[in-house]
Parts: sequence; structure tokens; C-alpha cells
Amino acid sequence: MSTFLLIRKLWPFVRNYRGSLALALFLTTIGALLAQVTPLVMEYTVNTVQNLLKKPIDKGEVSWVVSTLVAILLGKEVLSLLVQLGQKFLSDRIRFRMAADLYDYTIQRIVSYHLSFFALNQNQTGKLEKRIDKGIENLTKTVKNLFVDIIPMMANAAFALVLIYNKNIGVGLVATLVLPVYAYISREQTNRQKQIRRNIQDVRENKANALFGLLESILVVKSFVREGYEKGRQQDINRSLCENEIRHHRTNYLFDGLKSVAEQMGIVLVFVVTIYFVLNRQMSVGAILLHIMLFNNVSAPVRHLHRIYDEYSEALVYAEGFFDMIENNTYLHQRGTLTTTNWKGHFSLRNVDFVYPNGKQALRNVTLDLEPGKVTALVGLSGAGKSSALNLLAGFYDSTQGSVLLDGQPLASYDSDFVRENVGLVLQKNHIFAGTIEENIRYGKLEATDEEVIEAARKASLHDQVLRLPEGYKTEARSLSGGQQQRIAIARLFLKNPPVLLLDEPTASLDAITTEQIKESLDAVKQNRTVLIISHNISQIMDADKIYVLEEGEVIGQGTHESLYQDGGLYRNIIDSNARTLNISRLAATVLG
Ligand SMILES: Nc1ncnc2c1ncn2[C@@H]1O[C@H](COP(=O)(O)OP(=O)(O)OP(=O)(O)O)[C@@H](O)[C@H]1O
Repeated sequence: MSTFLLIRKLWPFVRNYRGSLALALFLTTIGALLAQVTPLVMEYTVNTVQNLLKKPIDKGEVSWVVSTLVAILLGKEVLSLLVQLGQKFLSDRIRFRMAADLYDYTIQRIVSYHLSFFALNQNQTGKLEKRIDKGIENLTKTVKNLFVDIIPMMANAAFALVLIYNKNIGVGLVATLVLPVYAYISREQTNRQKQIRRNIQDVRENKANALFGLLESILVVKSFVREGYEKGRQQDINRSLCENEIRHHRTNYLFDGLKSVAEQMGIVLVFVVTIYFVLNRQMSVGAILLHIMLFNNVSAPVRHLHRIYDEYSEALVYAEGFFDMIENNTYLHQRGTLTTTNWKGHFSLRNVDFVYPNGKQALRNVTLDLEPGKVTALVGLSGAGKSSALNLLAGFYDSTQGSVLLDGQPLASYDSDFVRENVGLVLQKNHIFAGTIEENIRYGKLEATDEEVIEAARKASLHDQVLRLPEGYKTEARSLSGGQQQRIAIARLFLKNPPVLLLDEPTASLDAITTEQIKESLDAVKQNRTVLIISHNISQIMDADKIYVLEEGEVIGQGTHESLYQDGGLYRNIIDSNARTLNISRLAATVLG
């Protein structure tokens, strides 16, 4: 990425702070001018002292000279301090506010991406977290470097050079000579570091992701006694990071050493040339101090310039990944504009193929309908493509071929917020947020009253259990059992009360009695809604108005429970297996007596 492109991308975030930026620049330019005061005062001091030494002691003149010098130096320091404080306050304000803006924008962008974005290997949680974190940190540093630091530093060096040339062209040329050498070494340093930096970025993302993964699966790790194995895996990543960091630092030490030599050579040259002029009576003794200090004013900003260049090169590496992430229009959910009050809720898939980003084809030429007011069930073996079909109907993914329709119009042409407001989902793995039971249920309708929350929990057969908890609805939801968490998700759905229900194994982790209670509640809410249910539990699909049978991504049969059973094939096999698993004949003998 070129500097111009980076500035163009950053400008929308910097623009809001251009007033503060201008003020910071003004202050730092004043600071650069003030930095030249000390060398001039020093030259004057040495020359004056030398002159005073040639004369008999005049106490009055001595105390006047000393107090004037003290006043000038102190005054300059106080002024410099004020300027520096102002500059730091302003640059911090710009930096931190811009970081917050960048973060807000990033979140707004990535939550609007399709699920396929998150399914990509390079976008796993830990990696994304690191990319956002490092990206924002480096970009804000770049803004500070580009807009707040570089110009005053250059001004400082330029003012000092002008003063040196003004005193003596020969000394000026010597001081200037060091700069290209310094720039050459710095450029070499940065070029050598580029690949190491990329490696470090990749390994850091992998490390964050591996740590997330480890903490997420700690139960499995422990149950399989895989602590040692996990330690080894984490160690490999850590070693790789460690090696790259060492290489990075070693290269820096080497080049920093070379630059230090170049700088010292510069000082020696300036010193020698100045001494030559002094001994030839062409300069005062004070010029030695003046030139050395002015040269320091040239070389110090150049030294910092390298730090900036270095940080900038690092930032470019992170900026590429960061902007790729937040400008990824391929995964941006294209929101349509269609909304309607004349909502029927007829969802259909027409000749749909669907391939996941990793290349796995989950659906082939699927055509199905969810009719308004009816219950449609999807049945099939594990991996048949049922949840994938639901993902398309919910608009989480776009089909690869064919169309997904809502009331005859492409689903994509609808305002996605409008569709999602009207669709309720209960999934196999329902996410429970860190927070109380009450907060988690209320997520279904943020403005719900306490009574509405309780009513929803009651319908989801959760209320009585919550009452038995010491902290009731204020209990941390993640501390509940899997089945209780499932009921929170169902209560959320009841609270939302949408006209379309998409249910993927809604009672997967519930006991038999709760399953029956939930089924009754769901049966009650199913009335007059468009319902899709996916379940391996035959009691939940038998009553469906229409059942689709999926096998390896294809619809291989459709009809009612009775008609499909009579047709034989996979559906019949599934039902028969269910009956055998339940040991129906023994159950019937026991239950019916
Ligand atoms: N996020 C994903 N990325 C890549 N492939 C996926 C993804 N999710 C599912 N698949 C694959 O797509 C195929 C269909 O999966 P899907 O989850 O739709 O099946 P299912 O019928 O719902 O299965 P189950 O009854 O076990 O939930 C499977 O082969 C699965 O491995």
C-alpha cells in the first residue's frame, strides 16, 4: 500500500480532528524553533565568557550576563514545556478519539458481513481480534507520526541546517553529508524487516486464535488429558513468534549500531572542520559548541525519523490486512429496500445450489416451499444439508445458484432488518450472552416489560426453575445447564413473537418432560405462522403439513408423514430406526399396559 493510498483511506477518520491537528502542528513548529535557542545561547555564552576573561573582573557585568542567560534559558524551558504539553494533549486526543472512531466503524462493518466471511479460515475469532487490535493501534500511531510528528521534526532539522549554513557553508555541507548515509542505512533496515514483520503479524494472529481455541475447548482438553499435547501446540506457535521477534530485534540492533556510527562520524567531522576554522581565526571558540549542538538538532530528528519510518513500515503491513477486512465488499450484506405491510411469509428455494466458502457443496438443485400458516419439516441424515437450507432461508448466506424467494420476490431485495424482525430462530447451538437470564431473554424484545419476560419464560417451561435459583432472573445465564440455556433461547423467541419461525433442533438438549412441554408451547405458537422445523425427533416432524426429505444436499422426497412412509425409502428407514431405538413395542406394552 502506498503512502498516498493510506492517507486517502485514513483521511475520513482524521478529517473530524483537523482543527486539533492544525493547532498541534503550529505548537510543534514553535517547539522546533525554540530548540534552536539553546545552541545560540551557548555560543554567545562561550564567546562572552572568553571576552570577560580577557578583561579585569567586573562583578556588575558578570552578574548581568549570568542573570540574562539564566532568564533566557529558563524562559525558553518554560515555553518549551508549555508547547510540549499542549502538543501532547492534542496529539493524544486525536489518537484516542480516532482509535474509538476506527473501532466503531470496524464493528459496524464486520457485523454487517455475511456469515461466509466468518467461516473463512483467516477470519477465525482470535485472528480477527488481533487484526482489529493491531490494525487500530498501528493506524493511530501512523496518524500521529504522519500528521503530528514528522513535519515539526523536519522543521527542527531544517531550521538547524539553515543556521549551520548561515554560519559556515563548509560545516553545513559536512552536516548534510551524513543525511543520505543515514537514509540509506534506514531504508536497508526497513526492507530487511518487511518479511519478518509479515511473519510476526501472521504468527501473532495464529497465537491469539490458538489461545482462544484452547480456552474455548478446555473441557475437552482436560477430559482427554491433552494438556501436554496442547502445551506442545502452543509452544510451537510461541517458539515461531519468539524466533521472529529475535531476528527482528537482532536486525534492528545491527542497523541501529551502523546509524550510530554514521552519526558519531558526523559529529567528529563537524568538530574537526569547526576546529580548523577556529584555529585559523575564522570562527569564535563558541562556534564549536554551537555547531555540535546544531548538528545534534539535525541528527536527533533524523534518528526519530527512522523510528517513524520503521513504525510506518510496520503499520503498512497491518494496514493492508485491516483495510482488507473493513473494506471487504464481497461479504457486505447488500440490503434491499423492500418492506411490506402485506406480508404473507411464503419462503421458497428454487433450484438452489449452495457451496460453502471452503468449497463444500451442501445443497444441489433444491426446490422447496414454506407455506404461510403451515408447518414444514426437513428430515434427513446428519450432514444432509438441512441447517444449510435454513441458513439460506434466514439470509445468513447467499445461494450459489438458483433463487431464494419471499412472497415471490428475491429475499435479497428485502430490507434485511425487516425480514429478520419477522423471523424467529432457534438453532442447535444457541448463543447465550454473558449476562443475566433476564437480559438474555429480553434480547428478543429490548423494550419488553418484566411481565412479558416472565410470561415468555413461563411458555418456555423455564419460569418455575428460575424461581428456585437463589438469584432468580438475575442469575448469570451461562451458569445454567445446556437444557436451561436452550429454554432461554426459546423464551427469547416467544418474546419476539415473529410471524415466521425457523427451528433447528429446538429441543435438542432437553429432557423428555420439558421436550413435551416445549412442544406444546411451540404447537400453540405455530398457529397461523410460517414454520420450518428441523428435528431428529420424529414426534416433532410427524405432524408437519409438509415434509421434505434431504439426502446429500438433494431433496429426494416430499409429502406428509403417511405418504412418505408409504413411499418407503430413506424416510421410512428413519422412522423405523427411531421406533427401534425407542423400543416402541416394549414401550407400548409398558405404557398402554
Ligand atoms: N460453515 C460450514 N463451512 C463448510 N462446510 C459446512 C459448514 N457448515 C456445514 N458444512 C457442511 O455442509 C454439509 C451440510 O451440513 P448441514 O449442517 O447443513 O447438515 P445437517 O443436515 O443440518 O446436519 P445435522 O443433522 O448433523 O445438523 C455437511 O457436509 C457439512 O460438513
